[in-house]
Amino acid sequence: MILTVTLNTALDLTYAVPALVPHSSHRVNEVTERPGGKGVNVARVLSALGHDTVVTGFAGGSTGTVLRELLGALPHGPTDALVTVAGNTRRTLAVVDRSSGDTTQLNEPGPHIGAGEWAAFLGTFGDLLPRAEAVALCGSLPPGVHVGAYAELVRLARSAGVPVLLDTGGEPLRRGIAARPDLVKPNAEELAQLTGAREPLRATRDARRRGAHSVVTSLGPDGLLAVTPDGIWRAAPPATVRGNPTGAGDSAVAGLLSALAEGLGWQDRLARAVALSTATVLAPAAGEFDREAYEDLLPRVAVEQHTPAA
Ligand SMILES: O=P(O)(O)OC[C@@]1(O)O[C@H](CO)[C@@H](O)[C@@H]1O
Repeated sequence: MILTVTLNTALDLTYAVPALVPHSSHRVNEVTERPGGKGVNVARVLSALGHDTVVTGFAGGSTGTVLRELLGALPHGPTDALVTVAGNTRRTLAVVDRSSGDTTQLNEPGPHIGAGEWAAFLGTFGDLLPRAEAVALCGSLPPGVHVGAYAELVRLARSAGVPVLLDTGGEPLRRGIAARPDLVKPNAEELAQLTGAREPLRATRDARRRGAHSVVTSLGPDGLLAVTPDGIWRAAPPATVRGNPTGAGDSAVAGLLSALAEGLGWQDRLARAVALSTATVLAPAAGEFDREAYEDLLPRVAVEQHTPAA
């Protein structure tokens, strides 16, 4: 099975409004409520692709209960191995402006995690690891979880011999990358913050030198840039699509993991990641993708290898 970790799970609300105007009142045309947080989205996409998937992390309070009910109601959804905590799982709000096509994201900080709750999580993580063929560590850290948490989890996965992917930002990324994960998937902003470089290739190479085996940078509508021991690759969708980009990065992670689990090489991993993230922009909410668009896009993703070795 594939294990995804979401330490800061979220009940994701998406509001669609005709136009978002600051300082004014809005009528919301459409509301969706989904079980979210980055690793939960990754797991939802993986299970929709037919992979046996388990989610762990934290959930608590009334929002945590709703999140778990929604997760449990998904047909063929991921298995819930979340650790129950005293605090309330956070909500996040994505406001989609139908006139411009832009999305505005508001994320609550999440519940405070106590030392006993972190210890309980480590127990669950340790029990699940031996069964995992890959593990993804995704998203922000809730208050109370130490900033080196991902570095600690990367080391545990590595000593269990399980390939580990890290998708986070800021100091947790800086420390996590130094623990030598197999794969890191920053976006351009997270990468610039980490390396101080804006030019994507330079920044991605710099990130890799900090400890990751491979780095795949998401460049939004321009696709993905991968710096790997087997070479440098660029993968781009055939055309830019308009929609809600929330969760597109999570679907890229799901694509990379799904192809990795099937023993496919970089060409197929990147094609799958780009097709899935583009098909997610066309779906109403994070953790979902337009299957017809995915199947249509997959053979049309342009993947180019730039040099034989990084
Ligand atoms: O605060 P984080 O953990 O960085 O991001 C959380 C989040 O905005 O990311 C997902 C989209 O990628 C949403 O489902 C989710 O609520």
